[in-house]
Amino acid sequence: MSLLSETVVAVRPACQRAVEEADARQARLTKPPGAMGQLEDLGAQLAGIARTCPPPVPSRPAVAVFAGDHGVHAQGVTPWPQEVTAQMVANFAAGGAVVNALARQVGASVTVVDVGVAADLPDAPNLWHRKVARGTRDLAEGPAMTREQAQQALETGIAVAGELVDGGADLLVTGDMGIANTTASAALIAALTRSEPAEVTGRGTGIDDATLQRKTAVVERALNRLDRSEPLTVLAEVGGFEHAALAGFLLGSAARRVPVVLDGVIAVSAALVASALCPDAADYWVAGHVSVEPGARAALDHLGMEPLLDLHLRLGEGSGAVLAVPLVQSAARLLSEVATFDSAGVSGA
Ligand SMILES: O=C(O)c1ccc[n+]([C@@H]2O[C@H](COP(=O)([O-])O)[C@@H](O)[C@H]2O)c1
Ligand SMILES: Cc1cc2nc[nH]c2cc1C
Repeated sequence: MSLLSETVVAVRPACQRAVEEADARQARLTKPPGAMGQLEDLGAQLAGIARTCPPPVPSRPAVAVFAGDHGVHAQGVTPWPQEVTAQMVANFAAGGAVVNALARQVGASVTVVDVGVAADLPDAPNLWHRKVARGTRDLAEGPAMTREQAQQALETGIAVAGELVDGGADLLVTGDMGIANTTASAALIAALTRSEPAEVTGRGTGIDDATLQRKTAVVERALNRLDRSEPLTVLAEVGGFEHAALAGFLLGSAARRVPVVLDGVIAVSAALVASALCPDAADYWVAGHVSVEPGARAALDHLGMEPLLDLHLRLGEGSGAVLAVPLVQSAARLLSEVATFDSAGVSGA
């Protein structure tokens, strides 16, 4: 059996009994019922993932930034030159990017994984060389990846999740880097949520009206030739190496029963692929934030997920997800540390 199939069959739904125990405990904590809003649902989700209530407070968050290049760059869908992908990978490895600063703030490690950057990359301790190919082919012209390449990248993401968990991580965080990857994300989202390309294609790193029109037309063209019957085909046809690796990362986290915080539009487009491959895996995912890229909201709605933050971010790298890490930790901490009405001698309503 392939690593992908093994991983999919290893995923178990979260424990409903622990979720119910958490809900019952939330009602006894010294606060009006429901007063901690979305953090109460998150606490219950973490209990379900840990299969016990109260759940442990995650203390070793680990970000994986998956990087790849995109043949669709040739269509003029982004103002940035392709070499920025490799240059930013070097910046992540040196600790100088936004995600590095935010990760230091919350005590998270940052690992950069080259799954498909066009250029050769130097060696660095936190840069993992897992290149499947030097960028995808142009999704406007034909399949971006072969099915074999898509599966290899998926399995790379599964393996990375496993290695980080084996290294002690107890909360995984998604990150991405890839100039032009919001075009592939829009195509995945349009295909998998059956939305109109114009509704889910956005301005990415910041494009003018003419470029947005061209980008939307590229997504429309790709969708017109797409066979949507199989998620792996959709991924290979219009996805990127980082999307495939992220989808694998999300499946791998679920198989290892470790919660994972999703970042922006690239992560949620990968989550659509992963949930189509394995619906139960979604029990392990937390939406860290909602990106301003319009496809992000469409994907989250399709997944039935409510984001923790809405800070109008559109960076990627894992930035919005890292910012949500303290909220995830807080949700678990409330269940273990807040006194009950009984224990504190506080009267009920
Ligand atoms: O995370 C997001 O929602 C997000 C929104 C817009 C842009 N990005 C980042 O910007 C790059 C892709 O933007 P673009 O315009 O080149 O498609 C890529 O490196 C992403 O990490 C990320
Ligand atoms: C500078 C820069 C940093 C990024 N981080 C994630 N995507 C990015 C795109 C650009 C262009």
